[in-house]
Amino acid sequence: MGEAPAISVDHLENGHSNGVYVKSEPKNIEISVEIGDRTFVIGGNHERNNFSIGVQIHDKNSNNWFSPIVLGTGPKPSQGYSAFVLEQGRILVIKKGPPRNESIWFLEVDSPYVREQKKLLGKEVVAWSKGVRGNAEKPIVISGPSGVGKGTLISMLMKEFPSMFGFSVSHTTRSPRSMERDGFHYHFADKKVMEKEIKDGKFLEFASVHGNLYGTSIESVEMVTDSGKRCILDIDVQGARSVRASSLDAIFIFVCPPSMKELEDRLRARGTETEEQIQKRLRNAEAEIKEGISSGVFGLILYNDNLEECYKKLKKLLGLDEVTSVNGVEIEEINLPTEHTVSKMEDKIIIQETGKETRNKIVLDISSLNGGAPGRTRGILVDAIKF
Ligand SMILES: Nc1ncnc2c1ncn2[C@@H]1O[C@H](COP(=O)(O)OP(=O)(O)OP(=O)(O)O)[C@@H](O)[C@H]1O
Ligand SMILES: Nc1nc2c(ncn2[C@@H]2O[C@H](COP(=O)(O)O)[C@@H](O)[C@H]2O)c(=O)[nH]1
Repeated sequence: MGEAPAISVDHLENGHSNGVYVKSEPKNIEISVEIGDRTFVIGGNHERNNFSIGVQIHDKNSNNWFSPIVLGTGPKPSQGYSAFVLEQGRILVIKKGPPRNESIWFLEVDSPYVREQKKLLGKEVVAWSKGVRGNAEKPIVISGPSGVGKGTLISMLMKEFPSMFGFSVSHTTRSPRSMERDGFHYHFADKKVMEKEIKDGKFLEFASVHGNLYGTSIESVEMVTDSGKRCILDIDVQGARSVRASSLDAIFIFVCPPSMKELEDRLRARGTETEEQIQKRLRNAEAEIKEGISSGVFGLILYNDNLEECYKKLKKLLGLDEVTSVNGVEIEEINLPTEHTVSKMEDKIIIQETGKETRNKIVLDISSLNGGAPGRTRGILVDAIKF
């Protein structure tokens, strides 16, 4: 990573130190960051809602203020923020105060993702991602035609390795089946509500599948990865294509049936769809299999003929054939000091505690950042230096 562009953090009111600006009224705390001809005001009176702080942009050339579309979930209003401009159109925002594991955020103002969204939406866009320490293992995307056995294979994996894998619970507008529980098998959603959430940037991917809307919310994936587990997504081929184009660095597995006849038998034996729905799913299966095999989206193809054999192969692909049990590993909490100054030295952000008889420092190594909005920016390495 090279040098960061010039940064200017305005000190709009009282109190500043080395790039940190804090207003006295907790409700009005904001930080202002200049990049080129633009000033980004983060937080303050422009709070988006109680769940995530707002962003305003001032354009110096036109002397206009405007509110961009803010994608993703950002930090909650806090006692103050520090900011640093990084490469690739990202602002590192450090939130003061608790909770400690939600201190590091990235506001993308000109990243490849934001540029793509600007083009798509025809409006000014910024996007939040949460900073996460270290790198969890890559999520696993499993696709394949309806009835091929994806859910069965995933259940077997989760049963054998409960502390290692977590399932990303999708949203869908289809009706629940008799045995399905809301929040466990799916988040059963109202179409209008789901469409609004998609528009608000809360989904990693979505697609119309067999006549209903399905989608993976960023929160569903992050709930799994934040718990230290490897995330499994059971999504259709269109969704897999979108994930491939997103910032989520995943592995992609496509499951094929031994024959169309066997697929039909399995769908019928499951007994969860009407005859009309079975016919629709079988028609779609032909195109899905073609695309699954030839699109280049999937790096791994599995044939699910004999279930036990297929499960063994899946475990082998995931490097699990020898593993019998795995314990989840807790990541130690980051203890960022509330009163601090921030400076940058090459690929290191140095957070220096102030206000006490202490010179404790936290060093964030950002040389291996990956991922990004919408979702999480990973690869932050943290070192605490105590004096
Ligand atoms: N190898 C197999 N041989 C025989 N039956 C199987 C095999 N794998 C799965 N099945 C059965 O096929 C049916 C469909 O499996 P499953 O529900 O896991 O499919 P799916 O791919 O998750 O479908 P959908 O995409 O509709 O959710 C189930 O009744 C399951 O028990
Ligand atoms: N693009 C997405 N596809 C999804 C998601 N969740 C499930 N699916 C796929 O839908 C079909 C049908 O599922 P069913 O439960 O109605 O049988 C299946 O192929 C799933 O893989 C999602 O979030 N996004």
